[in-house]
Amino acid sequence: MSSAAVANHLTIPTPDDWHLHLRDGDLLATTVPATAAVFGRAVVMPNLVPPVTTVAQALEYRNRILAQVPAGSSFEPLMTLYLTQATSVETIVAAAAEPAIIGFKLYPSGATTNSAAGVTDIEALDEVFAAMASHGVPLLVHGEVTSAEIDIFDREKVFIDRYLRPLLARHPQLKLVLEHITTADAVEFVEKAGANVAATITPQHLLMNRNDLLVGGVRPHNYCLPILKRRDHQLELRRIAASGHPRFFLGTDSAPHAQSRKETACGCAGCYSAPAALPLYAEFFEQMNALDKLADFASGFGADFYGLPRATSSVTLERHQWMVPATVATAVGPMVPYWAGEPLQWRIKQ
Ligand SMILES: NC(=O)N[C@@H](CC(=O)O)C(=O)O
Ligand SMILES: [Zn+2]
Ligand SMILES: [Zn+2]
Repeated sequence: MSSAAVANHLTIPTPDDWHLHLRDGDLLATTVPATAAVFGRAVVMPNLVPPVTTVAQALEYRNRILAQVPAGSSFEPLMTLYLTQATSVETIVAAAAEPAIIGFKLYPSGATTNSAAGVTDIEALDEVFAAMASHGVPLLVHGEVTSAEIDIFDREKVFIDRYLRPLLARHPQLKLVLEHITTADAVEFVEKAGANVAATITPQHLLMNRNDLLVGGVRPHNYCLPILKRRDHQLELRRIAASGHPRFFLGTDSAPHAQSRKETACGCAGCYSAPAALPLYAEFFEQMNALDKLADFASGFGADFYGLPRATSSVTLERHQWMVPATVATAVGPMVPYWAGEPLQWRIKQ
């Protein structure tokens, strides 16, 4: 049924970004205000070089982030620690006692940007996962295998079957977020799992499929990992995100790389979506005729899953067409944001 009047304003509780890369150093002056302009909290990924592996490093990184939060903003970074083969049970216990730290991030070594220090033997970390489960510390997972013989488009599904199902069988209480899901297989896995398993979904995986990466020329700014999949998978992600399922929620995976590192013979993986993040999701929910589902996806389900309070402040979107800028100037050179030069139908009301 089409509604009689088309709403031009949409007010939702202040959203949170449950998967974000802010990087470090001078770039924080760009990335922190971009996210703090709209989001109340964000889960900050630890894949710096060197990675954030200790509580002390995470708290220092958090202070560098807080130093860039604009006056008047109450933006709160939720820090993660980078799981390595050397992570100890003591570090899990220390992180569990530190409220500024929300969980540990598992990168299979070699799977993505800055993952060289990641995990090479998941089973060998079983004591660490047991400690996480018993202390209620969430495990956030980049779910892709890295074996050379596995096709890049199959790497998420194979990771789920080869590692995630066994991991949850060994630790059924482990709180686990499968990050930036890209396949129908991941949707089904999370849907069938228990209340302790959830997933984040990025704007690019809702709005695009691999045609948007490869048809008519290679589009480096649509290249991220896990790579965009075929349309059937995109449609499953769209279905579940618009369905109001409480264990699928917003995580932009905004991942800035300098233009020169994207537009090159071996371009970096990652889409810098922060400058347009919430309008991008609004675009998707409107395409699905499900704008009424945006609030829970963006501002409710993630907080519920992590056991944090929902926001009491709000953000208003207004229907007003605008173009995502072609580039954003930063201290490390220009960046091309995701959806650059393309229109969006909703913008943040100032
Ligand atoms: N998603 C990406 O393509 N890149 C991310 C890493 C990650 O989240 O896998 C990055 O840090 O650039
Ligand atoms: Zn990742
Ligand atoms: Zn990421």
